[in-house]
Amino acid sequence: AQPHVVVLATGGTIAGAGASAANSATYAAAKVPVDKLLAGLPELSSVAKVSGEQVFQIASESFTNEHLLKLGQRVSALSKQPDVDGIVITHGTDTLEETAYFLSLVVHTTKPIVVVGSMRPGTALSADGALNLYDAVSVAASKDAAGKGVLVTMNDEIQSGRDVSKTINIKTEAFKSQWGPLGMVVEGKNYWFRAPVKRHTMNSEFNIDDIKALPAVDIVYGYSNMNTTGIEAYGKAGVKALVHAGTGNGSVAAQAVDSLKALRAQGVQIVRSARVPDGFVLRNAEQPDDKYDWVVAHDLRPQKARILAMVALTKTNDSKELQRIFWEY
Ligand SMILES: NC(=O)C[C@H](N)C(=O)O
Repeated sequence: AQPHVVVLATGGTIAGAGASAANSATYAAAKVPVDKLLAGLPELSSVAKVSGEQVFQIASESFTNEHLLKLGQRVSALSKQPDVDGIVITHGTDTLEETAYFLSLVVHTTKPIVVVGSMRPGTALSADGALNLYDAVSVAASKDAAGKGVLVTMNDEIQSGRDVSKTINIKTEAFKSQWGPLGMVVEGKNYWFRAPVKRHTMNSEFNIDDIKALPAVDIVYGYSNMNTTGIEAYGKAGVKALVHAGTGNGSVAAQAVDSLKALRAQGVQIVRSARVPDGFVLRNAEQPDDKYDWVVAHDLRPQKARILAMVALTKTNDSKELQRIFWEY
């Protein structure tokens, strides 16, 4: 029998529509329902038995923690169904990397989960969504994609959901990881080159089935002449952790150091990340993290560090434990 793949649709440009075929950048996201998306791709029937579910119909910049939880619960429930072999999530590209990482941390399954989007709406010339979705379904239907964590298929590449980020907003070659893709998918066949070593899915200590809510974690951005109004406002608002998107190696302006130390003294966890696109933050380089009791984000970009901090805080508020989690996931 053919593998059964469920496509969970959440909106984004892959479900977008423009006024004319020339509108590659000017269009409305989250317009086309999942049934229509799937009906427009009859080629899928040779890859898998595909069923669609409309979970949300939103642009991904409007994803909230509630959306993450609801989507995670649905993915988890489907992954336990013996008649489901793989799951695809269609998603806007703006926060796709956050959702993919979240799912990789909290869904306990070895079944393939593939998150996919597009840079152009389906109505545009050279629309990229159809092939991206075809690739996603074929990866989700394949046995060799099992146990590799949550994957992202864009532009013929198979990326690790943990590592990948949107790196450009005007090209179809938008998703990159500094550590490289895991493989490529060409005409329905996967070609693998490496495998993730960080903990995910089956090997994660976190489980969506135990998570009822996510704590408030926000991000402040580092820049020259930085003021501390944002840090203080988040502190007053009762944030549980604050991610600092620092300059360079995660460096922190002198005035921001004082504000962040004050927040830590009130019990807020401080996660030191970097605003530069690549590289990673070393503990006690640039700032004395041991002395201040701060956590470093390793190679996670600020938006991914926020996801891991939220998930980790559902289990522990111990900064040493948080740091262990940031090294391992
Ligand atoms: N290319 C896209 O999907 C962008 C859109 N704003 C979204 O994330 O929903």
